[in-house]
Amino acid sequence: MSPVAVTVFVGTIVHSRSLTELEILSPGVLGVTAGGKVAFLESLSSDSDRDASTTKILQAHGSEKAHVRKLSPHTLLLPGLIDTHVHAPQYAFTGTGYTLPLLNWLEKYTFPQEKRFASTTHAETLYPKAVSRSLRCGTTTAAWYGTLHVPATKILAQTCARLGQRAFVGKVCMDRNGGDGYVEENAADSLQTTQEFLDSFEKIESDRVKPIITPRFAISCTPELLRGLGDMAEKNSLPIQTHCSENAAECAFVQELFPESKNYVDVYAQHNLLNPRTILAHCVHLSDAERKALRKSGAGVSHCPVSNFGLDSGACDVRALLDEQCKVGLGTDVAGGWSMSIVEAMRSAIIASRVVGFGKREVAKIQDGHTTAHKTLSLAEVFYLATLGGAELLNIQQSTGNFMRGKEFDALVVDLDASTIGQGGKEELGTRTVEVFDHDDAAAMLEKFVFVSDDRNIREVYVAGSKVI
Ligand SMILES: Nc1nc2[nH]cnc2c(=O)[nH]1
Ligand SMILES: [Zn+2]
Repeated sequence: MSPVAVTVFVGTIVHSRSLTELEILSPGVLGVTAGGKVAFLESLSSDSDRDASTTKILQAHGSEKAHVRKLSPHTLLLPGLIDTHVHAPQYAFTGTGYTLPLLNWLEKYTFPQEKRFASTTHAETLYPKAVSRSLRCGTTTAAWYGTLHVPATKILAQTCARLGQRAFVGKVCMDRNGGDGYVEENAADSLQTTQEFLDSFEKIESDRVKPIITPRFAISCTPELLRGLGDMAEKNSLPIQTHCSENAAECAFVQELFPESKNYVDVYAQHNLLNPRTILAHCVHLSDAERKALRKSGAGVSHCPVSNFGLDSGACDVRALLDEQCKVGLGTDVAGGWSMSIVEAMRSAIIASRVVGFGKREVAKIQDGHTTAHKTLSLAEVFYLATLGGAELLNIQQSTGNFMRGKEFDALVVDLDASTIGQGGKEELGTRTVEVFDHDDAAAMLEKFVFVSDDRNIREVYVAGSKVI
């Protein structure tokens, strides 16, 4: 017998059971316990008497007293979205600076903006805006980068706890190549402040907000710092996030700085930073050998397609990563990416995959006079990357990522009817206005959600059963 539900949603419910299994229950019945967990998920046959069948399901689960929420025909109940790579301090300059490639962009825009977080007042003003926007876009879990500053990054963690987002929060570590003075004194200093940051989590009042070890990337860390952070992560069983193989000039500089490493991925392996708890953002320019090493280590990739377009970094071959059985999730990478929305990352992941396909077709034509099909990412696959794939990358798939019984209820109620958007139901048409017609089935509504919707369509957001939007 499953636990008793106190709230039950009846309507179109969509979630991923795996990379290849998208489950659409149309209609389905989902029960949520008083503790905010999924009590049960069942499908109703579409031709049965919906009320009578729902009553039977409630009886079977001892949940007759539950409050029943009937969702309208143009509404979807979806798992919360997972942003596996995002920079909170960069929210302030989102949408600017896309004429420069990565290393110049870091020096000109990013480091000067991040330096401002020496002021806790600045953090207190900006971080609630960034986290609220992320939640508003349906992100129920985020892996955040802060800055070098411990007090400001503590404010970021407290903000996530206060606003109810499930989060990993990292104090960024850098002891070289920080441009105009945006570095820590040395490796020992960076390690000490990281330990201080870890200790501060005892005071965070949410067991859903956790610290994550965050060397910015190989260029900004000396071998001593990388090794020290790897050992600290191992000793405390902590996750690790960093950047890898995003841009060609970056890759060349890494090779110069670490001539004894076989490749970029190997730099992290050699410093005890490559294991099943590691999230490598981007991985656009990996070799086959690097993909194999990644898979063997159990580390995974945060695919950030919007950022890869924004900073002209390249198109990541996600199919090759999936074929190699690497873990993959999606990231917004604000402000390399211009949007806090993982929905935007989903549609861009499809476009990036098509771009990879165009390149392969050209090469195939030149080589042997005919085209070979590149299997571009499907809608079901990007939906998985945005939800369960992200949860697996962050190793929280036991708690979230889909609606399997016993998981925490992290969810979105998405209304795709344009006429309900705006003040008092007054239609507010924009370029991203969705319209649902009689011929649209649940699969079509999901496709419209991914390609046409925006955050105005996300009406309710739940984390562990609590409504946060
Ligand atoms: N996109 C992106 N790449 C990086 N590589 C090192 N730091 C950064 C950053 O802040 N953003
Ligand atoms: Zn990044």
